[in-house]
Amino acid sequence: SVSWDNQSDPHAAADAAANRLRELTGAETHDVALVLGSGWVPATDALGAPEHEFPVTELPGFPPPAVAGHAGRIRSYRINDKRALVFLGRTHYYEGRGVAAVAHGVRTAVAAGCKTIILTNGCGGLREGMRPGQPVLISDHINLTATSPIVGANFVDLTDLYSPRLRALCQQVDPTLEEGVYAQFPGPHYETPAEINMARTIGADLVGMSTTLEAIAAREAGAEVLGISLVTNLAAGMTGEPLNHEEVLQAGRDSASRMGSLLAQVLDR
Ligand SMILES: Nc1nc2[nH]c(I)nc2c(=O)[nH]1
Repeated sequence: SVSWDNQSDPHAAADAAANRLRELTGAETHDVALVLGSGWVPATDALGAPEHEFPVTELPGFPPPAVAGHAGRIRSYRINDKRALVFLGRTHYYEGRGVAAVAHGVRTAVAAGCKTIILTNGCGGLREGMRPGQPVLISDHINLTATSPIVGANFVDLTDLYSPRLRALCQQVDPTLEEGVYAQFPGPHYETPAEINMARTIGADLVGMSTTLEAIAAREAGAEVLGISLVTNLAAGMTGEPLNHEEVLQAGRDSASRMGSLLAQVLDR
């Protein structure tokens, strides 16, 4: 059986999950995958009704939920001639389940046929002028987790990891979209103001606790990657106020409709 700490053979684990997905959806292939981060779930209203929805634990290799009954969910949508695989929730590195568990969703999507992986997240904004509720296209990332989903002498190139083609497409859809460099901290604690100053100094515009490891796994698997961050709070030390998770979620809800129309148009291209 495939245990969730599928470090042993992550690609076999992804194939097993993709085969079960085919059984559950009757779809031989999915074309594009979307991973929804904090605050993004309301954006799926713009995608219409999913054809299938089930807990991720229906597929092998996904860990049991951290909180009972709060398992992540998977939806399969038909969007014109394409099938989209949407993950509501993800495994975060800070759960301590290992990096293979973090990359399992993306690897499963590619094993199911997805050529494009869209990674969304909620994040802190570091750049002057950024405001809660603002979406930002990820132009590049800084992986501060000190780890990789790749094991062994596989020197994967990460140039243009965040697809210039898909970023340009998003900016056609919404010309007001800005771009930024996203830094992943291990978490689960937020950054100190000093760490935010460090992140800004090394070139980060956005800080979060997801996305970079998933993006590396997607590139290793040959998929085209798009990353979109939703600034849900200004990073620590920028406002002098403590960070409050509730404001984070509210900011996401407020901008969900704008995010939904962007995603619906990108998924349909
Ligand atoms: N590391 C980090 N992750 C986050 N996720 C969200 I939502 N806001 C933040 C933040 O300010 N810092």
